[in-house]
Amino acid sequence: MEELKPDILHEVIQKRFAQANKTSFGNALLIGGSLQYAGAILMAASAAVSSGIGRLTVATQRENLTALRVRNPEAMGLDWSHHGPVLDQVRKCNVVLIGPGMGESDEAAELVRATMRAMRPGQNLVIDASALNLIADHHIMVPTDVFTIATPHQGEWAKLSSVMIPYQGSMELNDLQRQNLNLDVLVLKQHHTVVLSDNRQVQLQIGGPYQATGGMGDTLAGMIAGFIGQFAEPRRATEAAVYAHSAIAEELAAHNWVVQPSLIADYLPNYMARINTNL
Ligand SMILES: NC(=O)C1=CN([C@@H]2O[C@H](COP(=O)(O)OP(=O)(O)OC[C@H]3O[C@@H](n4cnc5c(N)ncnc54)[C@H](O)[C@@H]3O)[C@@H](O)[C@H]2O)[C@@H](O)CC1
Ligand SMILES: Nc1ncnc2c1ncn2[C@@H]1O[C@H](COP(=O)(O)OP(=O)(O)O)[C@@H](O)[C@H]1O
Ligand SMILES: [Mg+2]
Repeated sequence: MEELKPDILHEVIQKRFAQANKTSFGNALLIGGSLQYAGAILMAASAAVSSGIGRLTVATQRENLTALRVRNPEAMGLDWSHHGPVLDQVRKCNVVLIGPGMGESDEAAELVRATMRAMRPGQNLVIDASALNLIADHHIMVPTDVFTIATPHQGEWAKLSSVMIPYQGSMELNDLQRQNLNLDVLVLKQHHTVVLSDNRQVQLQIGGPYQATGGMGDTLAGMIAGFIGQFAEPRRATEAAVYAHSAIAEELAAHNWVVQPSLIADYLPNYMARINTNL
């Protein structure tokens, strides 16, 4: 399979134009974070802010909003139990990330279903973690007219696609199920993650076990949303986020036994400035 190379960063991360304002760099909505898994959506939010998204709103369980404001005052917050304002925001933004730490309650399933229904052509949808399991368990249809990116680990992909882990080495099988599930891009996370889309299959050759820690995927999901929100072409933006996430982890691993996912978000603006500059 073709290797995902660092060229992708130079292609995607483009210098900002001088007259730009926050509306020039996307409007993202992240949905997730039950009481038990609040950290997942907070890590995704940090990653999206650090990536440079123009505007960010987080819809989460009410109790998590104070923590969100402390960790990322840049983000706006919504109580996810009020579907009206959340779905209004779904319609306004150009990228939605749903799933990190969402949990698998019936209320969470209902919000996934309502979000899918509210989305319109031209918008982008990143589906991660609990939302993938909810789609599988509740037979929720992924919209066909929205650009969708799914980011399962191997366990989540086995459940969603019925391609069991020993068979996931077959890209033919994975890609067939990607298409059957209406996914435009599949980011199948593992050691040497693969990214599958129409007529293109690439594999990451960097990264390592210093990334095997809770929250690493939540951070990647926030970066993907942040990159898609602000850079052209969602497929290339996804690939660039996948590359940058592990490249930063590899740099940090030179001096850290384990790479804390939050540290990747903190390091991201510095890393991006070394790819391109806004000066
Ligand atoms: N600080 C937080 O709030 C965190 C919240 N998280 C969230 O917690 C929710 C549940 O995550 P859990 O980690 O409990 O369970 P998961 O739903 O991620 O599933 C874990 C199970 O999947 C199987 N599996 C197979 N291949 C795997 C692979 N390559 N990587 C991981 N698991 C594999 C294993 O049997 C494992 O028991 C998710 O919504 C997730 O986003 C986690 O991201 C960890 C950190
Ligand atoms: N041994 C490893 N080598 C390279 N990358 C890894 C390794 N272990 C985990 N990762 C990466 O860490 C992330 C884990 O994602 P995920 O399982 O969704 O974590 P979480 O849900 O806890 O945030 C993925 O990007 C995966 O590729
Ligand atoms: Mg995950």
